[in-house]
Amino acid sequence: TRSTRPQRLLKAVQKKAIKGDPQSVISTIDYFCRHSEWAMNVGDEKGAILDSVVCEVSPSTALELGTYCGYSAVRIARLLPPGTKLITLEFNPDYAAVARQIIEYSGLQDKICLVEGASGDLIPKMQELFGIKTLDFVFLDHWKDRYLPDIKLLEECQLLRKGSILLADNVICPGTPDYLEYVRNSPRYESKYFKSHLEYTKVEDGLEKSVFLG
Ligand SMILES: O=C(NCCCCCn1ccnc1)c1cc(-c2ccc(F)cc2)cc(O)c1O
Ligand SMILES: [Mg+2]
Repeated sequence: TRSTRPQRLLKAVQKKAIKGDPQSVISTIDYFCRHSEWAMNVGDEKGAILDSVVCEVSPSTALELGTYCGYSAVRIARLLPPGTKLITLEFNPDYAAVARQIIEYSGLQDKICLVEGASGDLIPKMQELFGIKTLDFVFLDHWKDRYLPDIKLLEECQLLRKGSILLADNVICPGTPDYLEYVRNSPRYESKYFKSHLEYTKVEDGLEKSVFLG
């Protein structure tokens, strides 16, 4: 039977990228998605904004919702200070299987903990599962209708502290209107929009950066 898009992306990485070199894995995926087959990685343009926020926050505890093939997990983990880990959550087992291989190929497997499951189930267990108190940084890139319920859950579970940073992908395309309305109007958040484009296209999209005020 025909291979899947994530499997074809993995094959390109194994064929073209340098093993153990995260930047070459990132560049290989971007080249493949721009010239061979589009895929829903955050991409190079929004990825540069993601990089700058990660460097600014320099998080001790970081969570990604929506691993897909592991592209943004590699982008984030390559910038984390030694001894810190990214927890990344993927619901789809086929995506998770490819992501594990791409993460291992990049050599960052010791900095990334990939968990399979539903965010609504995992978030309430994070403190006990990972021995963390609060999250310094959260990258939202999973189902767009889960962004709002999941940050409300993060609040309820006391996983956010004054200064925690949320960075959300696709707030324009596909769009997360209820999430945007909430973080832009809630007195508990200070929000800022970073205008960009949908990965590998000229379509408008952007990232919303929100600071939890406690
Ligand atoms: O749906 C997206 N991501 C979620 C994938 C499933 C997450 C599963 N999961 C993981 C954890 N909990 C649940 C997504 C879509 C697009 C897009 C844009 C335009 C278009 F025409 C088609 C697609 C662009 C993105 O950048 C995206 O991120
Ligand atoms: Mg996305």
